[in-house]
Amino acid sequence: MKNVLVTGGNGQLATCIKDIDSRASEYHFIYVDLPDFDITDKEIVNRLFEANDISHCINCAAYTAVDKAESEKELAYSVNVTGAKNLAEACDEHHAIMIQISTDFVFDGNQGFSYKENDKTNPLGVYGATKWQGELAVSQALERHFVLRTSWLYSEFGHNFVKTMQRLGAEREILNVVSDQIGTPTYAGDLAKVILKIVQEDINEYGTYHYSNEGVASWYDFAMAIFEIAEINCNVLPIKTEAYPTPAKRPSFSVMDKSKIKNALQIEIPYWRESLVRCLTN
Ligand SMILES: NC(=O)C1=CN([C@@H]2O[C@H](COP(=O)(O)OP(=O)(O)OC[C@H]3O[C@@H](n4cnc5c(N)ncnc54)[C@H](O)[C@@H]3O)[C@@H](O)[C@H]2O)C=CC1
Repeated sequence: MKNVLVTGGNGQLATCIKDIDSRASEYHFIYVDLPDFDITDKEIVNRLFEANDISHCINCAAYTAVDKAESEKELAYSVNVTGAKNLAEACDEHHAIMIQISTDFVFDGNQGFSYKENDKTNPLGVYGATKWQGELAVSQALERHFVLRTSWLYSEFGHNFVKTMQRLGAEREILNVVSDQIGTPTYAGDLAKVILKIVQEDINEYGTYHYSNEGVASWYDFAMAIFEIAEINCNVLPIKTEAYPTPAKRPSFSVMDKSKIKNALQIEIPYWRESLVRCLTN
């Protein structure tokens, strides 16, 4: 039996993995999270690796509050960089493979066409910058690693845009939603399946990969689709980013090219709207 460590075990993505981990019954999944297991504490990390024979570490733990990160730079750095580095070093020492989850926010959004894995990064905010430094820390500490960059994650679990829209849509008659930030929503359940596939099939083409659902949308398109599919009667009005100022700047176009992961894993990726229907009608 191989042990798979999942950090950030109570978060959205980890919960999606938990929801389907019985499909990989030859593995034993160990879920850890704050307050008992803090990835920034190197001693705690090392102790867990010494006590368990870990074959894979899926790092779903992260400081994910994009706007708050602007005023909590040190905390964001310690979780997204130091924490990721601690796990990568422990993986290296104990011959484990690490799957680090990262974000489209490593890009500035100015390219104007979909981003490939080797395209120039230039994060606009603290969150994106720390996630990028986290990627570097992992790749420098250990060879056998995957960095999976994803975008606009949502699911039945945790906090996400779909849940926020469902709540606000039920409370309000009109909702203003930004229409000039373009990306791709990603159902965390789809990403969880891909992560399990990497573990189960012992994929050894290490490196950085992009994974989101297929297609392109603005937050406005995404909100419209949520209301239509969930049959929520709320008028959505498109607004520009400058009408909704936030502490962190976000990329205006962060669609990612997924050819590399499709070829490496021989997978087809569902179109974002199909996955949204699956999530909302589950
Ligand atoms: N949510 C989104 O829209 C996107 C998320 N991502 C990335 O996907 C990954 C998973 O995100 P979600 O599951 O949505 O996040 P989440 O915020 O639901 O879960 C993060 C988890 O990390 C844990 N955590 C925070 N600090 C910790 C620490 N010091 N030690 C141990 N655990 C700690 C939290 O308790 C929480 O359970 C993250 O790496 C995130 O950066 C990437 C793109 C978009």
